Amino acid sequence: MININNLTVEVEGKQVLHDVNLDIPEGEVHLLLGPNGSGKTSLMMTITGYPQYEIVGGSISMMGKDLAELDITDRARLGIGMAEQRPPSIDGVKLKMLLDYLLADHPERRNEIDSLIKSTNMDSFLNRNINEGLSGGEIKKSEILLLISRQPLFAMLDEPDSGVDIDGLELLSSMINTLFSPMRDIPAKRRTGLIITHSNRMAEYIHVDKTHVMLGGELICSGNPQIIMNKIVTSGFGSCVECKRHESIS
Ligand SMILES: Nc1ncnc2c1ncn2[C@@H]1O[C@H](COP(=O)(O)OP(=O)(O)OP(=O)(O)O)[C@@H](O)[C@H]1O
Repeated sequence: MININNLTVEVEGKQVLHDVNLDIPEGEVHLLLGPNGSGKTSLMMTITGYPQYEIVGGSISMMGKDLAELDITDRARLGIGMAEQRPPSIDGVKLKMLLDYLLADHPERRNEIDSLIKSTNMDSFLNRNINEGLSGGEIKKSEILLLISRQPLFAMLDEPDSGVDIDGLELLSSMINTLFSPMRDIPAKRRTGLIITHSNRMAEYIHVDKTHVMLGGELICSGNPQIIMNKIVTSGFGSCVECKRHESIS
């Protein structure tokens, strides 16, 4: 579904990604870990198509289509969706307006979205400006609700668990599982996705196929989610550097 080859990216003249290679097959959900400032958000912003993230080497393709040929709007039309870490509030744009817009061509999704709004206690947000005055956890719920309404083929979540309390995490995880559950039109397939997180709690609630670790703008490790997370929890990201060195020696 997503193929990233030798990707190098600059923002404001600074190289933030170096020679990144990453494949996410259709129907798989991958986690992206890494210390603060390592380039995780930059990777998602580049895939989404924010123009300040300039591809200076390599390529990204989705379903065989080179994303360099598409601007941010065309990438959204192709099926790329992202729940941002800190989405902006938009004066005059209500959550209800966005949902109505997204569901206009998909009336069959309306019942599911209405019951999700009720079960997640989001009724009171509907007539407020998007993200304005919402708590950290409420913003995350609103972002994921919009993604579920849109149903992108490839969904990226940037730290969906940050600022979410323990009870809220269970609710949010059930929303994320709804997002990635088998697709209505192709029931055998899960939605494809990439999730940035700093905690091991996500993988407890959501089935993850593979984990990647980013350090200094490079993807330095990929593999079994549980093994990688255990290693980081016990020995920190330094263990990933050691692991990479060892692998390149052997
Ligand atoms: N628009 C920008 N202008 C200047 N520097 C930027 C910009 N976007 C990202 N950077 C820099 O790129 C580096 C990587 O940032 P990025 O947000 O991708 O890291 P991250 O791994 O997502 O961090 P965190 O875990 O803290 O969210 C940082 O040094 C950041 O300051």
